[in-house]
Amino acid sequence: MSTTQQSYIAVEESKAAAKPVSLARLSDYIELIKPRISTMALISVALGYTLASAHSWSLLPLIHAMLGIGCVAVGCNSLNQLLEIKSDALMTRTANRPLPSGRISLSEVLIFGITAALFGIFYLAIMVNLLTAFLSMMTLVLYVLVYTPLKRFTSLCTTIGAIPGAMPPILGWTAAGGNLNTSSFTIFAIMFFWQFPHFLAIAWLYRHQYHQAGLKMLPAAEPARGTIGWMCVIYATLLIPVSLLPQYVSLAGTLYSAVAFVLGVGYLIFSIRFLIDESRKTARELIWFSLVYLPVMLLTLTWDRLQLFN
Ligand code: HEM
Ligand SMILES: CC(C)=CCC/C(C)=C/CC/C(C)=C/COP(=O)(O)OP(=O)(O)O
Repeated sequence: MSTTQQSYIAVEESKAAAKPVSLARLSDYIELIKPRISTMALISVALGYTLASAHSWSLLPLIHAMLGIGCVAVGCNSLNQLLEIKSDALMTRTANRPLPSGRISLSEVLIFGITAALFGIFYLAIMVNLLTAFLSMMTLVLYVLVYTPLKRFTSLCTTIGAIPGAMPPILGWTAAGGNLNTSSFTIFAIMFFWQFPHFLAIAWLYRHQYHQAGLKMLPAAEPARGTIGWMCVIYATLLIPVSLLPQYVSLAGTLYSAVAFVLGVGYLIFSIRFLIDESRKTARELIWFSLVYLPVMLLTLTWDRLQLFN
């Protein structure tokens, strides 16, 4: 373990030691479920639900959907961390997670993750609908059983990972009774393309840690300068026309298209900056913009959809 890793872990351990036991345990469980990604996923679920039910929106079915999908997401993230104990222990970014640092046991996480996932799937089947339960199960399978193990073998894992990653708004959509049609496919496609610059910039930023942990998130351990930048530029460019599709399938109007276009150009500019000046600063800025893009795009899409109905 490097000196940086050791000092990082020492700081985190002293922070943890300062907390009462029950609070420390709660915060370990919160860390286990990747709270920020899960929150963004649940926001996407709620917006997908609202998009499909603009004319007949009601709160209780949404709460059932969020509860069931939330439990599956908790299962996904816990089981993902369970499968990655060894590689997480080798990366500064993840070494202090509750499993590699030994604060929660393997068997505890196994039982917690499987229970949460199964409960979520059955809850969705009973309280929401079978399609949402089935798609949530497929999301879990792709994320935990396909993407996670593939990270050790090929950088194609990220293309596979982008499938479960694009599912949250679709799960919300089907939970509201929406069919798998061109509208839901359009939202899936936007989420799918959005992820490439997001995770490529992250994978580039942490490339040495990933390499040290034996994870193949990039096509090469040290890609030739500009390779990842070019990939970001290509996907950000493709995202622009894809993000304009909702108006063509009558899912949204011109307000959405205008905002999506501006966001798309912004994402492309941040990608070009990363291509021209490949640095930690420009990578971080691209990641930051990706996290602005997603909620703003989905909120505007939903808002515009609601306007079409009123
Ligand atoms: C293949 C797909 C994806 C990969 C490989 C990926 C990977 C990551 C990683 C490694 C981080 C941590 C960055 C850091 O520590 O600096 C991160 C951050 C984040 N990701 Fe993604 N992500 C993907 C898809 C998604 C999706 C679909 C969402 C939303 C639904 C999302 C939302 C977020 C958020 C909100 C953060 C910032 C919060 C945090 O650092 O925990 N990501 N992503
Ligand atoms: C049912 C449901 C809504 C599930 C959640 C779907 C979802 C938002 C998946 C995220 C996609 C993804 C590949 C994240 C990175 O994981 P990683 O393992 O590469 O990240 P890490 O290195 O931080 O562990």
